[in-house]
Amino acid sequence: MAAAPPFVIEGLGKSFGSVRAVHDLSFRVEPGRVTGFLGPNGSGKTTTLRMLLGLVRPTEGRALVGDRPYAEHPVPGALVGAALEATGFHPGRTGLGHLEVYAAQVGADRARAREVLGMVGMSEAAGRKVGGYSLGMRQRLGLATALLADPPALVLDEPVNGLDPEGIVWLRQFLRHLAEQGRTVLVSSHVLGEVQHTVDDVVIIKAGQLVHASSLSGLAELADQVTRVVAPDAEAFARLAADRGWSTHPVAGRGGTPGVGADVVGASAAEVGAACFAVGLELHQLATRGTDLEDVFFRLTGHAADPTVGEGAA
Ligand SMILES: Nc1ncnc2c1ncn2[C@@H]1O[C@H](COP(=O)(O)OP(=O)(O)OP(=O)(O)O)[C@@H](O)[C@H]1O
Repeated sequence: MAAAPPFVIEGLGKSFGSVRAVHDLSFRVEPGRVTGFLGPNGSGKTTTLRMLLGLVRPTEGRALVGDRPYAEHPVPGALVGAALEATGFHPGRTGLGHLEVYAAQVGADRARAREVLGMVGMSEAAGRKVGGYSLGMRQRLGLATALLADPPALVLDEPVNGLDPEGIVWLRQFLRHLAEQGRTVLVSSHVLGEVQHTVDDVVIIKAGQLVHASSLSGLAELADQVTRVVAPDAEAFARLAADRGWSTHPVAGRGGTPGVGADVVGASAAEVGAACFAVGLELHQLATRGTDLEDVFFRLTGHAADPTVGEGAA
């Protein structure tokens, strides 16, 4: 494998007529790490990735793979493996047939096509037509295609889309392994919760502009502590929370859970427990939920939280 290049985005911008999809965007993606490229739908992620891969010409700034734009590398396809959308497959080809066609384009052989199919756990579907694949299977095939040339850098647009929970865990471990091998791994998503356990670094954009770039732990520093409480006397707890100036979010009780739950933002379990004890308030649950990264993401991007994401309780 060749040395892994960083991705360097410098003052990048793209307008489509009057639509400014990306503007004055700068960030770096380092080798040996998985970087999440995050932003709500329509925030400019795909446009940025397409500029990085030389598929869209920037109207401002530049996107570099190492020291130069993608297209100026001698064999760019061998340097950066890309999976942009899981729809561009010929439905009549088999998974293996598809990979063999692309293997030829990046100088890989047929044995490598079988090998990458095995790497993404798809050996058994090798002879089936892609038209009959599920979205998750097409995602895996896209990843296998990106890996054909054993590239030191990878760009994956929304790779979690369509994966089942088992597939998400598998992808997490697979991307971690690729980064541990020293590769540069850039993964886009519109939901932080989808990639929160996968990424080392985050780059967050909104309306085509950077709103945050740091390690995941740097993002966690912006998050408030959250403590979950279930109190049978919800009114008394609400009075206490108001007295203490706590900000709370109601949480619907799970089947069989007595009382009414609330997430207290910005107070530790010890503080909440002591305050309840002091006023003789009975609690049925008191737990540290940790920091709520999804909440930080929504604060940064200004988008309403999706209640189905990152929330175990219904
Ligand atoms: N070819 C194009 N012509 C006109 N407008 C475009 C084109 N491509 C993208 N846009 C616009 O640019 C903006 C950014 O789109 P982009 O697809 O890059 O966002 P995204 O963050 O990838 O969104 P999603 O998460 O929904 O895929 C949107 O307003 C989109 O409508």
